[in-house]
Amino acid sequence: MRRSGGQQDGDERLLVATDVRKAFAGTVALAGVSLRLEPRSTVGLIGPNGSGKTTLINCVSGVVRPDAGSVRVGGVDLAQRPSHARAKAGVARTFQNIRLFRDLTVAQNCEVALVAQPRARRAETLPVAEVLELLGLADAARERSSALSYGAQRRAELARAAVTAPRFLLLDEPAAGMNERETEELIAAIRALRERLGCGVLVVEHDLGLIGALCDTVEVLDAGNCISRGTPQEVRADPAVIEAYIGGGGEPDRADRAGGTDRTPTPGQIEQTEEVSQ
Ligand SMILES: Nc1ncnc2c1ncn2[C@@H]1O[C@H](COP(=O)(O)OP(=O)(O)OP(=O)(O)O)[C@@H](O)[C@H]1O
Repeated sequence: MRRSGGQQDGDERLLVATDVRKAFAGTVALAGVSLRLEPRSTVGLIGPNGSGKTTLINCVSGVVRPDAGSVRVGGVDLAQRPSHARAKAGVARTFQNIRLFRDLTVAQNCEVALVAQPRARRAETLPVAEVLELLGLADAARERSSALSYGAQRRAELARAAVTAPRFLLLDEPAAGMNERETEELIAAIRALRERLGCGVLVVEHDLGLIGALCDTVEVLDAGNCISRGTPQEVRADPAVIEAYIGGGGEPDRADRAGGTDRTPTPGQIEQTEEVSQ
């Protein structure tokens, strides 16, 4: 079947998640969420703390098996297949927390990722030096990753995912803890990668400046449901989104659950950060 985006469902560069559901011991994390990731497009995933964003990225990347629903790449359902089946299909991800090998150099971290690639995809990988150049890390190639600045470590994580030449790049809060300058460098790095790889990018982020600057479409989750979908401008004007943020962002117990710092922005911040990025 031909879709509006021009990609066919059998296309190996198209990822379609449909009606994904997941509960943890009675807590419904995802109540049936769908999304579509096309080549060269960037989809943003936002929502209050605990709304299901990380669970969705985990279900798409194979870290968590959904209770129901499908995750199709090239028309093949990978939902119940292990992580390495996703890797074979070209799905790569980064995590909220930095997971570099601290005692290895930046280049060695990338090489480890290449060795871990399934045999079927090894011919498609990118040269480490090219990726490090693209991400502004050429001079850091031989440095131990623990010696890098925080922003550079986060870009090194991106490099480690990028050398596998993913068709789908999933980023879980890539700008977490970054200052404004580091975030700007990250936005430029993600754009450069998207251009070089022609991949689809899914980004979970509380920084709505980054979302507005990078994303073609944004999905908004609240309590495991998609409550809005559209361009960054459309979702920011959607009353359902404003209500979700007023209801969720201001609740102290939600801030506590998120570890003490509630990074969920208020509707005013959505307005402000997106205006800055335009
Ligand atoms: N492994 C787990 N065990 C039990 N409950 C979980 C687990 N993972 C997630 N949950 C619960 O599922 C719901 C969704 O969590 P999730 O981490 O996906 O939200 P999120 O939108 O990514 O939140 P945040 O913005 O704070 O990272 C929350 O109620 C959370 O407590």
